Amino acid sequence: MRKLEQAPHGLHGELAVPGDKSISHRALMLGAVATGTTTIEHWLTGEDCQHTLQALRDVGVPIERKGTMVTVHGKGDAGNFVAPATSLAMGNSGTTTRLLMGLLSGTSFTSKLVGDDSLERRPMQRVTQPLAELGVKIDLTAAGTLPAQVHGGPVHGGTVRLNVASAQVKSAVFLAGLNAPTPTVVVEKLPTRDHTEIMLRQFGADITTSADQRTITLQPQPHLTGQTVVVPGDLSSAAFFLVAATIVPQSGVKLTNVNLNPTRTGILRVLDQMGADVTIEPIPTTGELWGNLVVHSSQLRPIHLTAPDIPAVIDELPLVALLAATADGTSTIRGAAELRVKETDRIAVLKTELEKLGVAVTEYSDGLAITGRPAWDVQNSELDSHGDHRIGMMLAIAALRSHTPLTLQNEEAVAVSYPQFFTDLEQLREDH
Ligand SMILES: O=C(O)C1=C[C@@H](OP(=O)(O)O)[C@@H](O)[C@H](O)C1
Ligand SMILES: C=C(OP(=O)(O)O)C(=O)O
Repeated sequence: MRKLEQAPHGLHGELAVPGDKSISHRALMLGAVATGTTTIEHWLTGEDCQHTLQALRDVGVPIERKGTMVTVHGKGDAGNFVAPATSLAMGNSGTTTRLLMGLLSGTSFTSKLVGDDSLERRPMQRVTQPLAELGVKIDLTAAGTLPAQVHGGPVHGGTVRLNVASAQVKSAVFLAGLNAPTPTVVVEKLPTRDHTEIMLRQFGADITTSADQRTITLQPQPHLTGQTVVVPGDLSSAAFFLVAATIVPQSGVKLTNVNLNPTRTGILRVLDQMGADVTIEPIPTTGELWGNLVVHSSQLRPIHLTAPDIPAVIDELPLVALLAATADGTSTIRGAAELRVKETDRIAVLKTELEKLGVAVTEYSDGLAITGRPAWDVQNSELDSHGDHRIGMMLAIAALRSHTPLTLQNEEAVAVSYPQFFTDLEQLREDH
């Protein structure tokens, strides 16, 4: 259990958050199937990315790591991976699992994928079904969950229509399609994060996106060449401090070198619509967009989000709920049933934890209504991450503006995506 700190004088100072989780996973995987060496700078050392790194080592990919600097000696093709001696451990990471199902389909052996209790409850048919359309054979439990057996073998191209808005599923299809002799086309329900497409292009693939962003076409058998990937700061991690500085009076914080891919910046649009004070300083780059973000505290108005808004803010919805809990009125988040199949059922957990703060929450099958109040009326000071990194960090941010001391159970979950979260928070709390 951890005692959560308040911030009576606000948060202050400048911070470079750790590398982006989605990009860190993808750099390892593309590096593994490219020809030559890939160097990854500012790689995220969080537990989820460590699981991707270890799984690739387990199938024979030589990878060296010194802190946040990683070198991948590419095997040129998944067909050159070697059968692992044991099961591949996915830990808590949905991204590792689903993307590797695509990548490992190009091998010449069967891999067994296992996860922790949370991951072994999460749905996997959403990826095995589209992959089956390309000829990939994957066995799951009767419940459609891990453990999985991924049978490597021939893959063919084709057009796959996804009925869930998921970048993980889209990416799995393209990673499988790398080995197909004909084009692989994905038609998305709604546009989702496009880090895989951007990085495939950097490594030399011919992959194009239609004007409406929903149809993406990968030309067959690209020759991928090892690259230097400099990972930008993770906006999903920066978001904790954007929200903290917004809701804790007297704050002023600058977050540097953050990824600003428009498929990820829903939280910036939410903050803007709620009346937050965030200034974006773009940094000239090619490929992924980068920038600095400067934020000062403000009083907020409510927001209403519906299905098309969700993919670009999916991992920040716990933070949107917290913003709503301080806003002047009732906010609604709908079309977000995906939240129920993340590390926890984030809809149920947000209701439980926000009600402890005395905030009125209505639960829907696909979202929440939250009525904010300027000062909370704490009913139960013992908060709990429920083993979910993003819930734990959101609650630590909530505590900064609480007038009642709060504690957090299962705080170690933050290491999944942000191992130094509490140290970075402490730096901004003390820096005044
Ligand atoms: O592709 C990715 O890197 C991710 C996609 C999202 O999941 P879904 O694809 O399941 O929406 C997101 O929630 C996850 O944290 C990372
Ligand atoms: C949902 C998340 O990740 P994953 O699906 O990779 O476990 C997350 O980081 O919030």
